[in-house]
Amino acid sequence: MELLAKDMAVKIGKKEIVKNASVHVKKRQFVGLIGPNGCGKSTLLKSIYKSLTPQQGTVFLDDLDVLKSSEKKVSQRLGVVGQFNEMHFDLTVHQMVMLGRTPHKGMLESDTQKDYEIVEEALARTNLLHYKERSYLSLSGGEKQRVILARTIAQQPQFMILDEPTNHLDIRYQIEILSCVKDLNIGVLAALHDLEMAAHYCDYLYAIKDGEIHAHGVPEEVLTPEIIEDLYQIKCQTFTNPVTKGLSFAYGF
Ligand SMILES: Nc1ncnc2c1ncn2[C@@H]1O[C@H](COP(=O)(O)OP(=O)(O)OP(=O)(O)O)[C@@H](O)[C@H]1O
Repeated sequence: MELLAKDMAVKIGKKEIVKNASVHVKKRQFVGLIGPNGCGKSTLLKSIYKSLTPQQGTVFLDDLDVLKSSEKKVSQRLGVVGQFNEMHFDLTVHQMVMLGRTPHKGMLESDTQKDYEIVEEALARTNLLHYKERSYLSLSGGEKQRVILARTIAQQPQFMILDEPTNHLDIRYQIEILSCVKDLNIGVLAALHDLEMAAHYCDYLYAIKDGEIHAHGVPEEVLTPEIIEDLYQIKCQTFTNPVTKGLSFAYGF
């Protein structure tokens, strides 16, 4: 499934937060959004997944006009892992992940054996089988993050949007979560802060600065010292990571 968000513009109050940004995620691509705090990554993502109404722009998931389609129709195809996962009422981890099945059910339709199997698999993929009966509210930030990902996997979307999915996660879980998302082998658009992770997992990157697409291309084209210095106002050198053999970065002021 392809995502094409075209000419997106979002204004909050008098401030233009996203300015004429277009993003294309081809079939099964893992595409990253990078850029400094406050540059507009979350706002762009929210305008794509309908949590915010853009002033301008269109979003298509293949031939589905996302901004004009019902919540249910969109969530049958699109899964979202947002940045803040707070809830005011408590559920077990199993109940939380089962909520991922909701878009595929009619009103009052009960959970089937198939739903249970899908939830079990989502819990296994995110290493949460031992947490099934735990209360969601009692979990750490990183554990909650994994439950939200499991819920989104149980939704069986054909496309996933993630806003800083590795927030709160230690290095091992950052790798596990991004590998898990990559293994789903579906189209992904993710805002990422860690440039080394972005270089490793993304097929293509969009760099955002002041609400605009500042650069885009494969990681080697975007993650150059010049572009990184320009985006983050720091000094940067790139090198080959001796452990991963991938692109790595040294920063300074
Ligand atoms: N509801 C709002 N009212 C006013 N300003 C807002 C609102 N939502 C976002 N902004 C502003 O829009 C700008 C972009 O915010 P956004 O959350 O999209 O950035 P981001 O790139 O995702 O940042 P981060 O990396 O810190 O998560 C920020 O200056 C933020 O303060």
